[in-house]
Amino acid sequence: CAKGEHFHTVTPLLESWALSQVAGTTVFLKCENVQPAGSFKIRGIGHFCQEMAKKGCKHLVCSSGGNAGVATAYCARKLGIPATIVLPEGTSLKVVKRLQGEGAEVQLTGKVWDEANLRAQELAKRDGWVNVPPFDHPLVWEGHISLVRELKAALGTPPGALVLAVGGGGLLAGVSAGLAEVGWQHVPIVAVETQGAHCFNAAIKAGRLVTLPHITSVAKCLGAKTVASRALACTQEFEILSEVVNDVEAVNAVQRFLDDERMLVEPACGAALAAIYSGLLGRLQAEGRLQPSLVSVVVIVCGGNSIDSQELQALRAQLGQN
Ligand SMILES: COC[C@H](NCc1c(COP(=O)(O)O)cnc(C)c1O)C(=O)O
Repeated sequence: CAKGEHFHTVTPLLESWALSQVAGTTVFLKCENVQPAGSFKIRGIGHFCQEMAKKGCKHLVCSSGGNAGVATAYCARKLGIPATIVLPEGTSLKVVKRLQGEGAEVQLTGKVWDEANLRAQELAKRDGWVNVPPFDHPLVWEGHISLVRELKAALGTPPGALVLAVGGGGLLAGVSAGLAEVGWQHVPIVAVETQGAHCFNAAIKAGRLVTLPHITSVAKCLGAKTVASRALACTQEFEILSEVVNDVEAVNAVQRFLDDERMLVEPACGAALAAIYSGLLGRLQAEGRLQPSLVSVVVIVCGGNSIDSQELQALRAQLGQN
């Protein structure tokens, strides 16, 4: 793509009749699942990689639970720069094949993302190599701002609330920056994690960054053990409601979304959708933590590559949902 052009596409903002029925208000879906590279990551990672290429970077390396790695491999191919993706050992073969399909070298090491990240940082010491941070970098957050600019262009007036998933907090940091830029900083953000990958919620409860001992949620792509400090700082500047759903709610939301809207997304994305399907939004309204009547709700459908019909069935069986 031409220099200065971005790699992400402007995604649909779909009014969902089915989810609006469940929520009792108009629900808009920001469909980041149809982005090139399969998730919203392409926005922030694409911006970061383009900036690094402008500075003469020779080799991109990324340690990713999956989607930041796929985004990095995609950008590297478009930029004509070699890429090495370092993944935790349990990463799905489907993602490994996809990365190799994008032309990237894949290294599997460590049990979780944090360990793969140590290896990526080692490799990035080589001359001209740059480590692509999956969620904790200002350039990544800057790239994610494009999502909110598109919401402003599509809606004009602010939504009643915005729902998104939190892994390392990069999406939250970028969306917050976007809300400030378009003058929507008062719009409440419902920031959802799954139990067992709830590093943001733990940090808020502790009043400081907390490192989870291990990731026990099936939503591996939310599996950073410590949230970006910028995400915690956002709670001082924006109205952020940190909520935790369990794996059953997240996977149940994936299934219901597939049936309602005919799109298949990862459990990480199911966490955000569970805010609607599990009745969490209604509970927040009943508790007075959200307005009882919201003009509309935007759910960021973040997408994700590590899912197919077989994986969904396996997850449902594992969680006793069949
Ligand atoms: C360990 O993994 C972090 C990151 N996934 C993060 C992620 C998120 C959360 O975004 P974040 O809060 O990390 O910016 C939501 N939805 C999906 C589909 C994701 O893949 C990655 O791919 O490296």
